[in-house]
Amino acid sequence: MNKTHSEEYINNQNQLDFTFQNLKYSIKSRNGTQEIIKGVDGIFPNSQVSAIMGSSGAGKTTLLNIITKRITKLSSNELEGQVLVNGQAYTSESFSRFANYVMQDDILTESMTVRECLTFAANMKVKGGKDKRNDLVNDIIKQLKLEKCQNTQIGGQFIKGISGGERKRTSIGFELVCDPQSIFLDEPTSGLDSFNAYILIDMLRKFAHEKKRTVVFTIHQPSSEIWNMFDRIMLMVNGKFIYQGPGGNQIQSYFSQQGFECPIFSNPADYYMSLMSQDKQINALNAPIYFKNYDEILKESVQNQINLSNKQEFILTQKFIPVYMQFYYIVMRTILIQLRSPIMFKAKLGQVVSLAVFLGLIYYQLPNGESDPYNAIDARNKNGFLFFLATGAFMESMNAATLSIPIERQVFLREENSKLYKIFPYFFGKLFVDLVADLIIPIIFCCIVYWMVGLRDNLEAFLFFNLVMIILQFTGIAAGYFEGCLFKDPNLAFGVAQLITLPLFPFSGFYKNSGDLASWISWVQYISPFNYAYQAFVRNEYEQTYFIPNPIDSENIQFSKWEATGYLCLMFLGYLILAFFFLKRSLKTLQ
Ligand SMILES: Nc1ncnc2c1ncn2[C@@H]1O[C@H](COP(=O)(O)OP(=O)(O)OP(=O)(O)O)[C@@H](O)[C@H]1O
Repeated sequence: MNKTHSEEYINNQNQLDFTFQNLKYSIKSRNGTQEIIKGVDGIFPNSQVSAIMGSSGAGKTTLLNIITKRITKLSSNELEGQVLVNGQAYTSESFSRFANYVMQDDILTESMTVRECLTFAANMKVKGGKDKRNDLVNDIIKQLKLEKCQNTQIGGQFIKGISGGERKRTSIGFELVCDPQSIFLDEPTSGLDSFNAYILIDMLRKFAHEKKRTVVFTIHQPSSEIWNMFDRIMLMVNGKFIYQGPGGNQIQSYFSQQGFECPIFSNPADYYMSLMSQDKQINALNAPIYFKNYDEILKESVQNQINLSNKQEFILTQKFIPVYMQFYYIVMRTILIQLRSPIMFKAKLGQVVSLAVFLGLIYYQLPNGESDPYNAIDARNKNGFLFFLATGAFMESMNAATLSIPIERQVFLREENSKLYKIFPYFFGKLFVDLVADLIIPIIFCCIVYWMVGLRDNLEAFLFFNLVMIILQFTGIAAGYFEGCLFKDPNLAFGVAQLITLPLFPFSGFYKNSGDLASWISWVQYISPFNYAYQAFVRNEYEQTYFIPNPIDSENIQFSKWEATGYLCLMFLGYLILAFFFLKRSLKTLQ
């Protein structure tokens, strides 16, 4: 086979027909079972644009969600029937390898530009060189008329970004850029003006016709120009079809034969929508007629089309890139997001430097006991400073990290649902950037504060102090991840983080001597990161000291400095394992 022939063979082999038979879906609640899809059959043929229309609440989105595997069988619902592609059953995992789904909500990373968003999607799903991916991105930008805003950030609550229509088109481009074999879209024209809606549907039509792709979408109020572009129309009322077949004259003659003549010069879409509207009483009376006619006239021909549909085996064209590449692209994107958030980075740096100078001035050159070894106040002041560090450093990094996961949650869920990447590279890619970004901050802090306060004048002690600060900040980040993965609402996650952490303060050994804790509660000190950090700091500072008694004894420090640091590392790992577990558990199917 020469190249052209083999390409043609692959194309023919990859023409996908989606069929569904006797599809029923209902939701169980305390008030009983609500039937939403009522035993429908249908086909979305390849190389065609299929438009699903119907009154509000008819079940259009639900039908799409079932076909795209966003709805699965649960204890709270009943799902029956058969959904096949080229005669074969598929899972949500395999669906993402031959089809993409553009949901109604445009969930995109706010601080990325349009081009960066599309490139990210292409990097994640398109195999081949950078040039090929660049070409695909350029092509999509051109087709979706996004040239003007390609370098503008998406924007959101805090950043002024692209318009609603551009956002919608970017969302569609995000799924189209990997050139899927089929694409499903829930109301792709919502938020677009009539010109841009026309351009978009025209592009989807060319995509279906020229590339032999299956295109399916729900749509509300198409103009007559758009209406004329549909190859196949499916009209839904109350979870059942009242029409399914070609557009143009055929749909018009079908309804006019039943006495529902579309007036000349009116938009057929508006007319048929008016026939389906649930607000009109007459429609409720007509509905049984629609259903009866559908069963008598169209049901059999739909069944025949299903029987004759393409049953050829197909190639899964979209491949997952290796996990290490997923990790790489997640890391690059997270770096980009962090660099675009000056408040997060520069403010943090400014805050750390000013806090270090402030503390340095408050605790300036604390005595080391050489001139007055029995001065308990001097030792107490130093311990107070060490305790402040143990708690402050942990809380500061935990608070920032707690917010970061819930803020990104929707984007993560959308991309995970599209199987753009796996949870493992997402979690560790993001963590890696947060850890590296936080590496420099404690070092700057230590360099200022250590010498200003006048802690032990010894290089090894200084380096160990830095090490504990870094591990402490890392543990704070891991704790923040844990709390952020536990709750989807950032405010709730933040509130609960304080609630869980503050009670651990008294168990650090500073506020109350650990030897004095009542036996029923003393175990809490072993789950307090402040306890381990404080013990490591105190050991490090008073290994060589003039103070009598040595604060290591008076503060009841049980562990060696390396043991305390080791336990802190274990806490870091423990928080991470919990965070990963809860993030995995929080995965849900977006509908
Ligand atoms: N999880 C759910 N729990 C309860 N009711 C649901 C659920 N999902 C869908 N429904 C109900 O099922 C019906 C169909 O919903 P669906 O979103 O599919 O309608 P639609 O035709 O897409 O409507 P619209 O055009 O307004 O988006 C609606 O009455 C909706 O309230």
